[in-house]
Amino acid sequence: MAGSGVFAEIIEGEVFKYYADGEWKTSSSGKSVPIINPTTRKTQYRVQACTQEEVNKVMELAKVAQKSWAKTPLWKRAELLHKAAAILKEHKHPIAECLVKEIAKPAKDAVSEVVRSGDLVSYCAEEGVRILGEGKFLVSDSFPGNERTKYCLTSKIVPKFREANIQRTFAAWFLKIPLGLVLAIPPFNYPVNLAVSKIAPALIAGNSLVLKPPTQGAVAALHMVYCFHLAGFPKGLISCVTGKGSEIGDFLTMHPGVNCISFTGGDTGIAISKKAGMIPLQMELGGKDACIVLEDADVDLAAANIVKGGFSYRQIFCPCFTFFLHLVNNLGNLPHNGQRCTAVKVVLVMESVADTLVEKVNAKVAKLTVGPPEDDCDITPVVTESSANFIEGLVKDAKEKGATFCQEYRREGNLIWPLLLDHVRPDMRIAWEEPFGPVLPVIRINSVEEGIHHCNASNFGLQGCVFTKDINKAILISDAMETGTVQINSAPARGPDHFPFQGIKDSGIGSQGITNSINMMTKMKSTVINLPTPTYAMG
Ligand SMILES: NC(=O)C1=CN([C@@H]2O[C@H](COP(=O)(O)OP(=O)(O)OC[C@H]3O[C@@H](n4cnc5c(N)ncnc54)[C@H](OP(=O)(O)O)[C@@H]3O)[C@@H](O)[C@H]2O)C=CC1
Ligand SMILES: O=C(O)[C@H](O)COP(=O)(O)O
Repeated sequence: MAGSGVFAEIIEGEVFKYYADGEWKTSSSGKSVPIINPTTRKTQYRVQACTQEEVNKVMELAKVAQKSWAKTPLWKRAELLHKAAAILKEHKHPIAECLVKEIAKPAKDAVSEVVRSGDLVSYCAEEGVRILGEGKFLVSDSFPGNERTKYCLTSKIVPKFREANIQRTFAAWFLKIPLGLVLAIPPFNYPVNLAVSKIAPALIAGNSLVLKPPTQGAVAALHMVYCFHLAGFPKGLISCVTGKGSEIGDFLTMHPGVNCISFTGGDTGIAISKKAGMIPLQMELGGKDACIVLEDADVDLAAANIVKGGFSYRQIFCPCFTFFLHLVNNLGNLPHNGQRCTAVKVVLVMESVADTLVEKVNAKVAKLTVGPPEDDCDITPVVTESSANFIEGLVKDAKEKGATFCQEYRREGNLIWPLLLDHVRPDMRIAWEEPFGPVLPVIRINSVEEGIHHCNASNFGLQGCVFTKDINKAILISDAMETGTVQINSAPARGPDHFPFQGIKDSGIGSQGITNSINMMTKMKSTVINLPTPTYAMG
């Protein structure tokens, strides 16, 4: 049960505490925020509604803690991250239980999210040690008009040497410097994984970190933070403040103490980017990932990936094929219901193969299980009633405008049965808006150009995919699609977590992925050695 056993310290009465100065605290606001179980639609948990004063205090402490952390050897930072990763994995079940209750993530996928997060933290520790320990050496005479009178050393951070004397020898060249305080705001659909994907790179690079978890998912995130607490990170270095984004969000994102914002979510990110000051922003926002299916595609493969990418994939393939897909994509888990920014959100299929594709997709949709996350169903309730209402609005609009319903539209509470809409036209909202739910539109196209045009006319540009046996065509289409990533013959996906992950247009700023996040959370600083006379080796 959440907040019990080793986690007992993080709850008082019925309300989960927030984390500041290495301690678990009750807010002086006296207020709490309810977390509604999407399945029962009843209050499952409560978290503190932190005040602005509490945020100020957390920022102040984070500033102090960061100064000493920046002086902590890289190997030691990595060691603590490895420890946190191990603790996180050890407690995967209680954390997964929170994910089931808060966001209705199917039980197995919830466990996978926690394990994947532990792996991400460990990989980040390894990668940090590798990339932050290396540097570059420039000489001045490679640029016109200069003699060799200057050496420029640019490296990333403390070299990976345990011996104190070696650290001191290199002390002058700690040049890829931390930014300071990183504010991390993840979304509800991966409250643990998309939190650690910000926490781990921030910490390995020498920053302090303040986490504002999504309200739905906050309790899972607090449990995850407790694992970092158990690992023994210095007080104040990591904090977790809870409360509704609509209430404390602006205060956090516009706080003068923040040196970098790493945000994943919807259009809120666009608003934040307009309000934030002159600080680096990492924004991973919405997507309308298109799946283009050409005439020569392996239609079975395309159909399998459309169902996997748009809804879910479990229980619909033979185990070997499912395992194979797992290996190919190296994905630990795929959440349900199309509640992924990387879900297939529109299928653009050549008319000549459309009937076959739709038939195959429908056959697989019919096999999806629908029900509570505790039963590990493929399709579980969407996160909130307002999300379900929004999805229903898109469905009604498509109905009024004449889309073909491949299944009957069915909804009970927040549970929406998977629905494929065929013959969708560009005047329908579903052609452009992301439902973030188990409803998938199919647009029939007569040329590749038409598909590319639809993809590029979107305000989003996260990922896309193309199914064809012709690799040359695939590459041309990939180049023409205005998205951060294109998958050839597979559904869109963020993972594996060390791959670069980025959106263009309204889908984001900057790039995620372990290496990119570490680099993004540091800043270059050069030290130039000025020599009294030009010097050339062997000259
Ligand atoms: N590109 C990507 O990697 C991903 C993108 N997404 C996108 O996220 C959306 C769904 O996730 P969802 O959680 O609903 O997204 P939201 O944008 O609603 O919320 C994301 C986070 O922002 C917080 N927040 C809300 N208001 C503010 C504010 N004014 N200032 C600062 N923070 C605020 C939320 O807190 P609270 O919960 O308290 O409101 C939550 O932690 C979809 O559009 C989806 O495409 C999702 C996952 C990955
Ligand atoms: O939150 C999301 O939707 C993700 O960033 C997508 O991750 P995935 O493709 O690994 O599920």
